[in-house]
Amino acid sequence: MKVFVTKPIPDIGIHLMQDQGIDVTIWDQDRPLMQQELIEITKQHSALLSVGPNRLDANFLKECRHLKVIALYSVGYDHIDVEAAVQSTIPVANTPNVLSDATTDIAFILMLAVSRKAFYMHKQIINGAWNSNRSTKANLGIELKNKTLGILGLGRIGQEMAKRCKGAYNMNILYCNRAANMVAEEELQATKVSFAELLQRSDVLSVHCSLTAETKGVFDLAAFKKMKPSAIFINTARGQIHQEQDLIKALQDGIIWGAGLDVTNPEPMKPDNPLLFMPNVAVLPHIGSATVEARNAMARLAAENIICGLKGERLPNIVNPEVY
Ligand SMILES: NC(=O)C1=CN([C@@H]2O[C@H](COP(=O)(O)OP(=O)(O)OC[C@H]3O[C@@H](n4cnc5c(N)ncnc54)[C@H](O)[C@@H]3O)[C@@H](O)[C@H]2O)C=CC1
Ligand SMILES: O=C(O)C(=O)CO
Repeated sequence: MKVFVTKPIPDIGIHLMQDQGIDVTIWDQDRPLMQQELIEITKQHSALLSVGPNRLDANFLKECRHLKVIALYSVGYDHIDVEAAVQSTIPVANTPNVLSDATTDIAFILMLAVSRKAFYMHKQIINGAWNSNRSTKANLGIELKNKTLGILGLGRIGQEMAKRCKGAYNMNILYCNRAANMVAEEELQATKVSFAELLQRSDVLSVHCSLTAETKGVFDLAAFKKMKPSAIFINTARGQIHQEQDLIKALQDGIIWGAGLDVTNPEPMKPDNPLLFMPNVAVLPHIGSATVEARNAMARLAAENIICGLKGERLPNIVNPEVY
């Protein structure tokens, strides 16, 4: 039983696997793992614990169809061709729930930071531009109390964001989701609306859907033009869900008021990106799940899925149950 781990993860996960007699190889070099190297090394292993951005495409899944299990160190699985994994009969698992609180924290931080221009004002101090004589009308923020929060994708993280915004600011919750979420409707008085209505009515629009062919690029200029000029756009899901040039234009032309991003396209964002210099924008480098608690729990969950897969048992967090 041999597993290849494509980046170091917390020890708790490594020890769990080793305690089961699994031979663990970890890619711990500073440079990224090239696609061909990934294939060649994975061929020498019976399981893959995939951490980070390597694309597990149809070619990879064909070349490595001997794998007994792939455990992703993420809840998002847009970087794996799930259909090809089904064809290769490889069970694939992700890490749901354990990172929802941490990721919601980041969506909430971004919403607050944008609403008060906090990142920009911090930069003003660093740049020596703290001016005590500034106009009382300069750089004013927007308050969130009783405003309307729109959520695209009311799943685990979207629901947590809705709960917090309701509790902290009594925000009115609208959501657009594949299915109705009765828990949110009953407990948070959330209302399901169309995507068009979500755009039109939200004061803060927070994106929590998965990246799919349907959601890719859905926030384009036409979508931003349907939003309120006072609206704040938050994306902690995936950078490809919004079209960056259109977002830049929407902010520059005052089509929307502000934006907070934990995800960009591409990642990393270049340091001269205009979004980094706008007062009403806050950008973070994809740190949604980056807490000790979440990352330990993700390591444990990924390891448990590897152990089950190598024993031929059903994966607890299977994303392609069609393989069974
Ligand atoms: N910034 C970060 O570090 C992190 C980002 N994420 C991202 O957050 C996403 C959501 O995670 P979870 O809440 O755990 O997933 P989830 O599966 O519980 O929720 C996703 C929701 O999106 C909805 N959805 C999918 N397509 C849709 C569409 N076309 N229209 C409307 N709704 C749609 C689904 O019905 C589901 O309710 C992940 O897929 C991942 O991309 C997750 C964790 C950390
Ligand atoms: O889990 C995910 O999908 C992330 O983006 C980061 O952990």
